[in-house]
Amino acid sequence: MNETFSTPETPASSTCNAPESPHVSAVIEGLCATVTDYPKPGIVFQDLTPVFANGPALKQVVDAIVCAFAGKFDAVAGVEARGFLLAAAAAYATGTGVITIRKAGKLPREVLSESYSLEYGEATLELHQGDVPAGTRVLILDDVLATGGTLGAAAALLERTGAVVAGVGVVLEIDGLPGRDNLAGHEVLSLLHV
Ligand SMILES: O=P(O)(O)OC[C@H]1O[C@H](OP(=O)(O)OP(=O)(O)O)[C@H](O)[C@@H]1O
Ligand SMILES: Nc1ncnc2[nH]cnc12
Repeated sequence: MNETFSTPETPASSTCNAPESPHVSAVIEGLCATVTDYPKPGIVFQDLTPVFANGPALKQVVDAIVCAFAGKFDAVAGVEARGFLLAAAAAYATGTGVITIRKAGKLPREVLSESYSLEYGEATLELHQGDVPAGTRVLILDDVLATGGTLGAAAALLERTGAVVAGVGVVLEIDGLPGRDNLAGHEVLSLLHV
């Protein structure tokens, strides 16, 4: 296996076993800002930027996700743009690297592409071809799971490279949408359901 993705250091078990006080879901709920009719009428936008801006909250969120998947991944993938924040923090915390999954047209070398629909539009995600060694166990991170279009496309891209999707971690999941259906067969962790 490529050295880039070898031997992750998962957090110390003492960190993983630490009691959460207050519970991470309550921390997220207390900081998340809800904006109605953004970016389109009818959408209730879950703005997690206050969670990212709060040091203890960000640490608690990242620790909760990496502890849940401890020992199960060799690399972390972040989905542009908000997923990058979580992926970089999780990779740093565990000594792994970040796989960059970007919106169309942003990666300079040969790419694999997947188009998808999300709650308020359509988009295409891309991944550099040949950068992820076959068999690499990848934990995919993003802030929000809504319809699952985005994370489903990210998982499909990684699988097309021969990577194994070790799991999907999000800060917040919107219930009543088909997010889980689009991620069937994958372990999904959501720290807060709304
Ligand atoms: O489950 P879905 O319906 O696919 O929606 C979830 C996606 O939507 C948001 O990203 P967005 O495309 O708005 O991009 P951004 O992070 O660049 O704002 C969010 O960060 C997820 O990636
Ligand atoms: N309602 C929502 N809030 C924040 N991000 C989203 N991505 C897709 N739907 C979303």
